[in-house]
Amino acid sequence: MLELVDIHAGYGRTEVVHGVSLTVPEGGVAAVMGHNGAGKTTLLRAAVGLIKATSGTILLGGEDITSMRPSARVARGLAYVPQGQQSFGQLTTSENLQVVADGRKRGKALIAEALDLFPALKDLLDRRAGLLSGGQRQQLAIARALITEPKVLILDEPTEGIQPNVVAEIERTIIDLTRRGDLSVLLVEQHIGFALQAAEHYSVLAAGHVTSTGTGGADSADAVRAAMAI
Ligand SMILES: Nc1ncnc2c1ncn2[C@@H]1O[C@H](COP(=O)(O)OP(=O)(O)OP(=O)(O)O)[C@@H](O)[C@H]1O
Repeated sequence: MLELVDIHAGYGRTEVVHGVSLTVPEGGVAAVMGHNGAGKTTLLRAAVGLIKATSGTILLGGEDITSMRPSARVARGLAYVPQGQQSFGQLTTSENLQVVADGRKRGKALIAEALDLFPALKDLLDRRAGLLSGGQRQQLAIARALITEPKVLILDEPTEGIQPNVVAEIERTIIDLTRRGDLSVLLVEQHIGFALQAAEHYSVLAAGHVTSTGTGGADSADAVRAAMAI
């Protein structure tokens, strides 16, 4: 569904991602793990088009989207939830959802579906997003992405910086989402246990290279830990 083929990307003259390939299967989950600075976010930015891949090919549902603007990629079904739970801080939860739903035929229904997935947001509709907790903002950010009816959802460290008691709830929701079967997910995640529980395939990134790949599931934890220790 989403294929990254031999992607090179970076900032200015500094290349950070050195020829990374990975596939997110239709309706499946691929996890990318790796230490801070390994190039995970840079790879995602290149996939979404926020930075230009200097070489390589990006295919979405078989279509070459490598040269497309981010908005064209979003229109084709790519949704990106960056690190940091970003929303419009001055707008309420409800307005943040409405902004994305506006102009969509199923807008109202999509908001209702997103709120069913994250019921905690129902009590926070009138609160400004800037006043939400990190976990609540993360739920709002994922809810907003889902309202775009994505084919592929890209999540950058969805549990980072979130209180431990909310992490489990977010993990559960993401796993529920991935089990729906109609959504492909590219998940960057530092928590090995969660990533392997959610994903069918994993890649470990180190210094911009894929150093290990394998199938998801708890049995792969030792291999991932070994790859991360290098
Ligand atoms: N906007 C930028 N301009 C220049 N260099 C950058 C920029 N963003 C990231 N980098 C550098 O690129 C490298 C890879 O960063 P990246 O954010 O992709 O890593 P990461 O694996 O996502 O790390 P983390 O887990 O900390 O988010 C790092 O050395 C970082 O300093």
